[in-house]
Amino acid sequence: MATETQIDDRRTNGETVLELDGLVKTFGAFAAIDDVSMTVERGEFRSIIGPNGAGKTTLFNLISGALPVTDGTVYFDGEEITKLSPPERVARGIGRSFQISNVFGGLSVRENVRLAAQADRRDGYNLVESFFKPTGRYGDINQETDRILERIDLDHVADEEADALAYGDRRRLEIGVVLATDPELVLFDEPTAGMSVEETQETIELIEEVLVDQTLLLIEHDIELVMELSDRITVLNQGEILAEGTPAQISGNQSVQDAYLGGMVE
Ligand SMILES: Nc1ncnc2c1ncn2[C@@H]1O[C@H](COP(=O)(O)OP(=O)(O)OP(=O)(O)O)[C@@H](O)[C@H]1O
Repeated sequence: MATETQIDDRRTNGETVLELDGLVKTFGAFAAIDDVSMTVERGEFRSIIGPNGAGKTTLFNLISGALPVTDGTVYFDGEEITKLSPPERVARGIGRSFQISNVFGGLSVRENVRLAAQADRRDGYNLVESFFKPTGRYGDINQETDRILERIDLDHVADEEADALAYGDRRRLEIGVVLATDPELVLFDEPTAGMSVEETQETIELIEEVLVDQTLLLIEHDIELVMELSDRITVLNQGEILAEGTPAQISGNQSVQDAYLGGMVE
């Protein structure tokens, strides 16, 4: 269960950072997302849960711009972004999840963080271009890199190759690379897929801790962890929002219990 302390760690201030208004996404005659409206506060840790096929990944694709909406509006930071391309949304501060590893194994830990910090998010985080960028910001970037290395607790292995890192340190580096791109909102679509229970717990806790100033949207199947760490939870079912609220409200919601949790959470 989420404790007050865990919720208070995050700096939400009641300001809306993301607003979805009447979103619809159809594939042929099938509505994968069917009139979804929701708001997310700046700094919030929001989890999206629901059975397989509920529309969770589709919803993320509409937020990131990977898929065009059939109907409805997406607002970010108070501005409409419904028609913006994915790179334009990255430029606004919507970070991509790291389902596919974002780390270059042959480069050092420091080089990985530095590259991400150097890749101006206004370019849509283009790593290749960032290699060849004019380097007037080097002073800033070096400081920023050091700050992030300390934050993810990898300063002692900064010069080791990413490929040589232990499993947990590799996860830290991946999260550090996300942080280095300075996103405002980060979408994590099952970042722990394929991990053991312990690895899952460590990874989600680390995301929560390192990205404490960011707004997080997480799709995650480990319900206990979701209940423990989220500020709020949105439950999707058949493309619609079935319920939304704090972990306590969601675990106490009878229709969520019936449709999804099925007694998984008391
Ligand atoms: N490109 C597509 N074309 C047709 N149908 C699609 C497409 N993408 C998703 N769907 C359908 O939309 C529904 C929602 O899929 P989505 O992947 O968003 O669900 P999900 O909640 O993320 O599921 P899971 O937990 O299994 O990842 C599913 O029935 C899926 O088959």
